Amino acid sequence: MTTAIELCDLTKTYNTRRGPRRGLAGLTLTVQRGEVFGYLGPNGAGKSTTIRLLLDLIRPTAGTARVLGMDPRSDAVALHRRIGYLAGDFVVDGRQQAGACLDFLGNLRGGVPAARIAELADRLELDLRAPIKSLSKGNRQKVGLIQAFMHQPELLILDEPSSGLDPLVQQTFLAMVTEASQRGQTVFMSSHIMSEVEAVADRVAIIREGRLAALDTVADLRARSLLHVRLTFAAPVAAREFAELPGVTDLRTDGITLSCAVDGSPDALIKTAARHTVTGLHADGQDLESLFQAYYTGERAA
Ligand SMILES: Nc1ncnc2c1ncn2[C@@H]1O[C@H](COP(=O)(O)OP(=O)(O)OP(=O)(O)O)[C@@H](O)[C@H]1O
Repeated sequence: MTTAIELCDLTKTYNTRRGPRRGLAGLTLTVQRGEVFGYLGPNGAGKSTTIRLLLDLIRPTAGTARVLGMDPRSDAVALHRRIGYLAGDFVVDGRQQAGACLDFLGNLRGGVPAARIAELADRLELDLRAPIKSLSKGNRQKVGLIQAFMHQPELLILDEPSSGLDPLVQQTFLAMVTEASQRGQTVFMSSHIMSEVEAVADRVAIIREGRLAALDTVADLRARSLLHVRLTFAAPVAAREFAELPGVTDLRTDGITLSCAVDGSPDALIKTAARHTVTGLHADGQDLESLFQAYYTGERAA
């Protein structure tokens, strides 16, 4: 069995006093075992709804979900033992010390060695003796991360895991994700932060308005991202010579300088530029951020 998560036409409509509200509108996707899967989308896109459906915290209106080959509803107890879950709004009893809380949660999962909790706390720089209510938001998030990772579950489902973490702790968290993946664990994580997903994920799904807007490997998304090019020439060039080239948009010329964005192959642009004497070339092709934003706003179709 190589599939960790399988969603087929998954739909959730919330019934509210003001009428039905779209949660998810027919989502189909598959996450493979051992994969780090980034789940991105703007506020209200349906990320948390998806995650709650995977854990049977809410029930679908239509469609199906399979998690580790099981039904989240009828196999909930068996399934939850195999999952580490960090909720987007992770809350625990504030009166407990962080360490006591983690011991308790570890016992619920059949026992986690104290040394394992201590090692994770040390790595994330969390004081296990501190009462939870005295912890800052970021430090409380560390408690949430430890309880999700500590029993080395087959599947980690993390809802905005780096929310509130400072950049150094965020790096530690990303290293933990990579190590989990190397051990064969599957990681499904929602995020708003492109750079962190880009750093660790094998594949990325972008959802918008409850539907899949894009699904691809990070490498392929990068290949499809816009290339921003700035060329300088020995003598002024005419914009019209470049304006109709395939994939070229956002063209600007200013005497001997030309700048544009290229969608797809830059071949035609390079060959046209080569008719002149090129004195400078700057190309920035790592602009995944603007690609994601185009998906977020719906400017770019899946
Ligand atoms: N309990 C609920 N009752 C009614 N509508 C809900 C409920 N929970 C979520 N929704 C609606 O479902 C849609 C998807 O919400 P969801 O929380 O899944 O989005 P999200 O992608 O996790 O957003 P965010 O990035 O803001 O956390 C939103 O329009 C939201 O208002």
